[in-house]
Amino acid sequence: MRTCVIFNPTAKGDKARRFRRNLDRIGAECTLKQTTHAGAARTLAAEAVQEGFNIIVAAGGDGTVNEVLNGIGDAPDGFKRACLGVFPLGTVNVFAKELGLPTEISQAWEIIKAGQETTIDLPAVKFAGAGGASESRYFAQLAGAGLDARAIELVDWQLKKKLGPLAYVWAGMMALRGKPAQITVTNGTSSATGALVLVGNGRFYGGRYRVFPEADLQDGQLEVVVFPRANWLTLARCSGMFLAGQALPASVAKSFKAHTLTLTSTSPTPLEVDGDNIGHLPAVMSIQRQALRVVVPGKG
Ligand SMILES: Nc1ncnc2c1ncn2[C@@H]1O[C@H](COP(=O)(O)OP(=O)(O)OP(=O)(O)O)[C@@H](O)[C@H]1O
Repeated sequence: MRTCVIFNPTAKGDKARRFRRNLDRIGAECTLKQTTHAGAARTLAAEAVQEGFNIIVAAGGDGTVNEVLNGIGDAPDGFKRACLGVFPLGTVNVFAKELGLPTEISQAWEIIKAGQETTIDLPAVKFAGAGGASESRYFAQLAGAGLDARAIELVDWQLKKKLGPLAYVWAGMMALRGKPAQITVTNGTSSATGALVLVGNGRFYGGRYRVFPEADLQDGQLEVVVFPRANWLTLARCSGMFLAGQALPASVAKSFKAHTLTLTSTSPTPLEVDGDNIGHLPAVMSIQRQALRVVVPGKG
């Protein structure tokens, strides 16, 4: 196996600092490429596939995972030729939690070296990018439109360094002060309208919140949760239920599954994937069943 680790030196977690101390050791056992700017991980990952590496590891947070995933997809037959690995060094690391990966550096490295892999579903979204041109993006774990994407726009990077995940709670409170979006979502048979739409490939969102308790990374389906009203009281009530892994009552949110999903809005509405804003609605999401190879912990 030829492994290339793509490292985001600006990832905010403490783990990124510790990872830096281990760079020499890890660099001696694989090829290490460091990002120099936002978006660089995508180019480096595409190059690594072309250079013949067959495990491409995202060392960073969920934003870096998303860039590396899209870089693999940019290379011809990238998803057949290369397997995605994750070194969780970010603030929240939702995708790593979903895969059951440890955050401890040497344990994570042992898993990558063992190279045990599985295939999971691969979601993608077509949306209105900068300047309104149509763009598409793969995502690993989740997507959101409306309130959560607005909160991500409002996250203060200095505060995120100091407070970690709590910075998102603060940003969420700020986002709730704005005029709610009216997003309509349909999978062709079920539809719903709300101020906040969350879409999951896996179960977790924002950490260990099980927003999609029925999600299965290998079932070829996206999970959709639509909140008609997203106010502070509703979200506080829901967070307890998410932590307990309970399904939300229909009075609070409408949930359904989808192979393809269309999202439209009556006003300019931001869209995020894997925790980073990418553009605006309208958007169309789809999913390819078990099309993504990922490194996972071995059984037992
Ligand atoms: N060298 C770099 N300089 C500036 N920005 C970078 C660099 N490398 C990556 N980035 C950007 O940093 C952003 C955040 O990275 P990432 O998600 O990996 O870490 P994080 O924000 O600490 O983690 P989390 O997503 O878990 O909160 C990504 O959107 C990426 O584009």
